[in-house]
Amino acid sequence: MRLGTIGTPLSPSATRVMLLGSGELGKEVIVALQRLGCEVIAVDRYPNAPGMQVAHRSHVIAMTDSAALRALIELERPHLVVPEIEAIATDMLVEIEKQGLAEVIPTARAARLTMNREGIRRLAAEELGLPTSPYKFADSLAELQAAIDGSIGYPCIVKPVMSSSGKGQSLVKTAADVDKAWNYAQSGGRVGHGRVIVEGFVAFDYEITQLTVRAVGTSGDVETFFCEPIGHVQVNGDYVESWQPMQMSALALRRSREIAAKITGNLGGRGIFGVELFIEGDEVWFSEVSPRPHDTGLVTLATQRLSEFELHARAILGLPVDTGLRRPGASAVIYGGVEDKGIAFEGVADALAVPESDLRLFGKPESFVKRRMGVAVANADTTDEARARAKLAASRVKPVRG
Ligand SMILES: Nc1ncnc2c1ncn2[C@@H]1O[C@H](COP(=O)(O)OP(=O)(O)OP(=O)(O)O)[C@@H](O)[C@H]1O
Ligand SMILES: NCC(=O)N[C@@H]1O[C@H](COP(=O)([O-])[O-])[C@@H](O)[C@H]1O
Ligand SMILES: [Mg+2]
Repeated sequence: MRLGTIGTPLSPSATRVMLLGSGELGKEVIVALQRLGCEVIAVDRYPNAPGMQVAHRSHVIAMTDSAALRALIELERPHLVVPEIEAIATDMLVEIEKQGLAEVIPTARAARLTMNREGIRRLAAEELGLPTSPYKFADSLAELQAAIDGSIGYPCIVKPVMSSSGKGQSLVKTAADVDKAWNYAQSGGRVGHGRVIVEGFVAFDYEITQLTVRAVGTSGDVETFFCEPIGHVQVNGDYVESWQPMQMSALALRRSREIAAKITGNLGGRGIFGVELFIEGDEVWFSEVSPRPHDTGLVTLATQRLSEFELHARAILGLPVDTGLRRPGASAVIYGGVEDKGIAFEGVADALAVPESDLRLFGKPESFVKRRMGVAVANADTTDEARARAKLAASRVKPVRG
């Protein structure tokens, strides 16, 4: 593959891109890649995942199975392998990259380090010296209790080292909550694994995602580009609302971008990163980073000329990016509400009657009460008004049994 050149899909010249994980975020990346003329192969753990519905081909495999992952990459021979979730056999990605079988986005090392909270936290705090919450790792209930008693204290947050979207995460307020938090972390991780991280609770004023793009710039080398900061609200560790731009002090923004440049510069490669930061006054803490589009960045479907998904597609293909904001906007999540396969969404027309609104219904084959099934986005003159519009549009969509 030559950067800046794209072939014809389904022909020997094709630029082949394989997505590992094909949920709502991958679906938008795939649409962006398809528009630029790539051949796209979608992979996930279950059939008819959102991204599979818009790709050239798809495969269902356990992406944590090294042998299965390697066999698929040897079969499809993608030029680019694009992780879309954390839970992947990342050691195999390191091997695949080393052997030159495919280029891993942004790098195999970035995928390996961010798969596990321990890898990325130790890099950020211990190697790069970035400010983070106090933290400890524990492999048993006794170790967890000792970590809290020894240095972390109450309140604190317990998370499986391998999980996302708040799965298995709990806030521990007193000694009475520790047992429950340990057990919940054991059942909630995406990959069966006993280890947890316990973090001191940061009483932040607000939190942001600093979308950061590493893409080929006018110099011909990879340069760092920043989007306007995204504010968001999380409930039980899962994002429910986001908006852009987030108003913040010049100093807090500068510090946020310094942290973002440091961590993404270390991880390297090309692509978009979602750098999660906590802010109190002008103080900024690094929380974590996704070396891929971020769920809170769904708002960019409405706010930027190039959404975070289009930016990712361009960056990985070696094409120029434009991170500019077009108009303030917001997003609001639509949860499943019901447990069933093949559900229907009522109220779509009412939702889209909200001024400057739009919807994404992801097409997930099965709904759970707290599964993210869609999102509403909206624009307005101010983010406050956009938030009200996005929430109103989301609230008008009623998932019902099919
Ligand atoms: N140490 C902390 N102090 C205060 N709040 C926290 C802390 N850690 C996590 N949170 C809250 O929980 C949210 C989710 O945490 P985190 O990002 O670590 O989880 P996650 O499962 O990786 O989520 P995702 O994959 O969606 O990013 C944070 O955005 C923040 O609102
Ligand atoms: N915070 C990470 C995140 O939002 N990831 C997004 O959720 C999908 C899994 O959804 P599911 O659990 O409903 O299958 C992933 O594939 C990705 O698109
Ligand atoms: Mg997070």
